[in-house]
Amino acid sequence: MIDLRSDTVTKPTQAMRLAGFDAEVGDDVFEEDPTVRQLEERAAEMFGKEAALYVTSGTQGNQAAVLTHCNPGEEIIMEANAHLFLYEGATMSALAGVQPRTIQGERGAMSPDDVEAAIRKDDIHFPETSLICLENTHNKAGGAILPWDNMKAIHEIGQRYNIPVHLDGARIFNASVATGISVKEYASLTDTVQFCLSKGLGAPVGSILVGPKSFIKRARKWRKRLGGGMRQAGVIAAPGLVALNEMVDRLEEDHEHAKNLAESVNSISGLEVEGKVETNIVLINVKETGMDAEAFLAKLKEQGVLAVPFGPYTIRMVTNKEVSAEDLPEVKKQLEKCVQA
Ligand SMILES: Cc1ncc(COP(=O)(O)O)c(CN[C@H](C(=O)O)[C@H](C)O)c1O
Repeated sequence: MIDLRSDTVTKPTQAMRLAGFDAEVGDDVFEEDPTVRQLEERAAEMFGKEAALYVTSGTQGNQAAVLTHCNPGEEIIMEANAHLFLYEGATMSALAGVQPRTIQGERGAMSPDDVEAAIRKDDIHFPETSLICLENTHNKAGGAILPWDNMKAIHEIGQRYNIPVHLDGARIFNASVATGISVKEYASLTDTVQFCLSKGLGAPVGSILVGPKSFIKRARKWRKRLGGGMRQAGVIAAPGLVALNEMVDRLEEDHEHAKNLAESVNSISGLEVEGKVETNIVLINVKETGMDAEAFLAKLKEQGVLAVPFGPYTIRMVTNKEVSAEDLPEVKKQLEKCVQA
């Protein structure tokens, strides 16, 4: 099987497995696991933030951030197709008691004017706006990179209204490798960032939440309330350190593969790439084939290629380290066979 469903399918390298095997460990609820400490310190330093918290997933990192930033009855501004809104089980409402205020963006980028207009005035009828969420790269927009000026303008609005900005940076390293802007520079335009070790970087588990020391201290307690207090987690944090130290630059290869894949798709009549391919995600419209996304994917799976539905006639392919350059001609061949069938 050639698995293009997501970059979440990446498997740990031998170096990661050995690092986990040899990891020095301790009880991380007592903050005594030296490897988790090392990973958190490395992440905080890379992002130029005071502190960091190792969490079990991107969702846990995002939700711990919401629970720490916000109070029940408040409102959060986010893009209409944000992962926080589409794919996190309405946890912000279920657990934090906050409501999302979604704004339709352009390739995932909200207009700063729309963001400012959405900020609630002081009125007995209104919830208070307590957080602005960004997502870079933007998953639903096809791995789109938020423009620097867009993030800068929204951050300035947040500062002017004293509203923090949280970045869902699950794939922020993809944005950084594609633009040459460091994650530290990106993080300077946000108050807190969640980023994934377990996607393109290839770690088996986890994400990291970075932010001010006082914030991370409170987020650590929210993680505990969510059942995320871990014991000898050095065993899984050590692979995360390897991911951070060794697996960032190779993301360029995933981006090259995605561009190569997009060219192949556009050469097949009946298929069309949706939007631009800037990082590791390729959205493909299959409507011309006469099949919907589910039917097309079922046929593709029979032929040994996996992808996911991303709309009635859209499929998503995500290049990742488990898919080599040698796999790409085979993907093209199987796509052609699907169209001709
Ligand atoms: C932008 C963003 N933020 C957060 C998350 C959540 O990360 P996890 O909870 O899966 O670790 C994801 C995962 N995205 C997954 C994928 O793309 O296959 C699925 C959709 O949940 C994400 O894409």
